[in-house]
Amino acid sequence: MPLTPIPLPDADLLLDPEFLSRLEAAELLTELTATIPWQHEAIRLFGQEVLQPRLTAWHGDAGATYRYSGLQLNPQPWTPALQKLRQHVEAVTGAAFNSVLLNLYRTGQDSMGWHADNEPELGSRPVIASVSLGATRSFRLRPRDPLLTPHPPLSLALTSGSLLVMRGLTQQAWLHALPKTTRVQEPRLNLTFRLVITPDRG
Ligand SMILES: O=C(O)CCC(=O)C(=O)O
Ligand SMILES: [Fe+2]
Repeated sequence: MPLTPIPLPDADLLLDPEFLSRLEAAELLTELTATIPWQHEAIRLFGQEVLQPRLTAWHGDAGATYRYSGLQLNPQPWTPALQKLRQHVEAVTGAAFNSVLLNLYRTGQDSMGWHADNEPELGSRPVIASVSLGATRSFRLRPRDPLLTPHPPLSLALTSGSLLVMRGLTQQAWLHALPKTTRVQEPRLNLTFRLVITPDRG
């Protein structure tokens, strides 16, 4: 199936629910769950160190560094499975990516809070390609400023093998989240391909 636009003001969203077949998605979920060196990172929340409600990993080109808590961190190298998926995602989106953030939501109790992917390293109008594997979860979107972007919040059911592309003004005008749910016990793995722009230090 092709990528199909989801019409929304001040956003540019495209969805292909069948980017991967059910079988390809299930096999990739098994492989990545077993082979990725998953981290359980702490974050500071209201002055307290707490563990993130999910497991994460960051892979990419050696130069695609990102800043985190004052540190400049190098991504883990591409694995063959991630490299192959990157090429597939680049072919259907026509965009280039040099890194991928992986999130493993072990059960419906794992989640991600409201945010935009608006780190300076991503530039002002990043293209972010999000592949989902495993359990279907609700991906929520809401305008950052409902006066500037008068539209109700919405929910997209991201199924196994789906590809969601966010580009244009999406990260400027909208926030997104993956809320907890008691209805899901199975894991979901999400990969967001990104292009990190590293400043020239000549
Ligand atoms: O799991 C998802 O679908 C969203 C992940 C996300 O927003 C992120 O990694 O920035
Ligand atoms: Fe995000």
